[in-house]
Amino acid sequence: MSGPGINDGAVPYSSMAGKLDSKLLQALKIMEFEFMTPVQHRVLTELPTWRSDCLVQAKTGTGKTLAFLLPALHCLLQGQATPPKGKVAILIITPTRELAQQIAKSCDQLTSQLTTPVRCDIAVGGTNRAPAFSRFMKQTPSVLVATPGRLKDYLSDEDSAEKLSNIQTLVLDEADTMLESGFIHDVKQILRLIPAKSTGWQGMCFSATVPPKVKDVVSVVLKPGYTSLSTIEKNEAPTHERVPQYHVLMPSVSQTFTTLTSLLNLEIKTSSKIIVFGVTANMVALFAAVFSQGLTPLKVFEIHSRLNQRARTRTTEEFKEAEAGILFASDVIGRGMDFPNVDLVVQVGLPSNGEQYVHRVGRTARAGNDGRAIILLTQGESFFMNNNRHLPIKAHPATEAINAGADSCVDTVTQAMYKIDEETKQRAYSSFIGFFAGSGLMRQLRLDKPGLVQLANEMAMKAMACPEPPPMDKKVVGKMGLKGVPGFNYASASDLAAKRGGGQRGRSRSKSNTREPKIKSRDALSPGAGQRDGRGGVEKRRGGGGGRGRGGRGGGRGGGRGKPRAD
Ligand SMILES: Nc1ncnc2c1ncn2[C@@H]1O[C@H](COP(=O)(O)OP(=O)(O)OP(=O)(O)O)[C@@H](O)[C@H]1O
Repeated sequence: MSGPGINDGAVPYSSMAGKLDSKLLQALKIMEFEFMTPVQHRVLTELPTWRSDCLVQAKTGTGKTLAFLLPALHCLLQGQATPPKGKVAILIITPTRELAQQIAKSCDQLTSQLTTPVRCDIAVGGTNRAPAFSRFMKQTPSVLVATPGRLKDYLSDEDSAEKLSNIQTLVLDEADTMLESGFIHDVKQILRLIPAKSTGWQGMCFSATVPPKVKDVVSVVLKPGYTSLSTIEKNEAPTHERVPQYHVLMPSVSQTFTTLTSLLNLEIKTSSKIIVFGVTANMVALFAAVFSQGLTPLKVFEIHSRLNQRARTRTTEEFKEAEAGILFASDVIGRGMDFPNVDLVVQVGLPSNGEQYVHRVGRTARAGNDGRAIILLTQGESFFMNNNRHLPIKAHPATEAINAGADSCVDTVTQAMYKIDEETKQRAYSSFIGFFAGSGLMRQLRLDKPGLVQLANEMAMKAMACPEPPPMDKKVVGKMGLKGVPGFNYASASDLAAKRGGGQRGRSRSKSNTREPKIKSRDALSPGAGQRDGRGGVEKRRGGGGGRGRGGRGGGRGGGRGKPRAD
């Protein structure tokens, strides 16, 4: 098997005979990992001891999982870090459930040759707590891979906390994200609930990206004087040089679906296993729904936080196995996930930051393979490239053809959109507004609140073929900080629930909007429709006799004429 670093003087695992536990070496052989990847080599040969605290950075897909599992498992097996029977020795914390499951699987593979098994358990949210908890209590896992929420839950129970009272190694995978504002609070709480650092447990932090601010906070898990290893040169881009990275700029957000269709039509000539990232779970659900209406010949997969865990796990497994297909995804798989042979990653809209861009790109070109990456943005969002000049993103050579192709996809996309139920569109619309309203991006986009609503309304009516702005509950609008902002089409929560027929978590496709529209589809999606006058699409669509006999409620209020636009 080819592996990362195999061609540049990689060192064989056989050279670790006598140093690394022989059963682990046997397992590596069975896994067909003949050579160490550079990060594995450096961790195994440059750490002062395999019990040393460390911060390790290496590019995506270069084998960091084994780089922390091997030394930790070796020390456990050799009795250098072995807690009393029945207690967890190695605690690995990850940001996502899928990643926890994946790491646990790697751990099981590595320990498959042991005569006395080392049990690895997972503690993640989204699964039925009771059976998982009772399994954890009944069995004697030596390794626990956990997401922060469920781990805190285990630690707040006296009996299960007892099982975690003799930790020997604590790993933070995707360390930079674990130490950022979203997770640092949880991590600190967890640290208060496990034995104090002074008891001597080893801290290991791994990630493909280590922004400078992370170095200020690693001290919560690493002791002063920890070893810092990086396989990335100081001025080197954090992405793989063998991944061409392109941007496609579209004039307006309302061309998102047509441009993506056009782009994928072009790219599937050379790529067959593709991941498309969207900005929110509900937007991803809409992508998946509409592309399932015949917009692509490839099989459509979907993964995001609005799906239940069973569906997420099934999709993860299926897409890992799949030879071809498009996975529409939110950031639940943005980091760490190893889907073999993905040849293209497309990001639609802005990633949360430059690091997240790097991790998403890293879902391709893993384990020494090649790949391509494309980011689809509006002209207004092109500041992302200026803010991240260290990233080698060039204009897609076929941008013009893609944008022209988008125009000719209008009818097909419109027809597909008519088949999508209103709830899916409403949720996508609402999440689109919520994403920008809560992101701090509005200033960079020179967008004010009415402008945001206008933009979302354009998106809904031109790109999603909605007859009017989708209804919004006033309370939700208030929570978004948009109370009193003009342009919303208000509905009560009970009206919304009724429309949703009980609201099945946004998954029902049963209430498809299959009615043939009275308007000409091109009007709904045409790039220029309703915006050349700078007033947005609301007025134009209504004035143009559009809608399906229901127009009038929200549209007239819509718009915020002349307001600054994002795109
Ligand atoms: N020594 C090796 N030889 C060949 N393949 C390997 C080797 N070590 C790991 N791999 C494979 O490389 C792929 C990427 O490994 P892994 O998921 O650990 O990468 P990573 O560096 O943690 O990536 P990310 O930054 O995205 O989390 C996996 O498919 C893994 O099985």
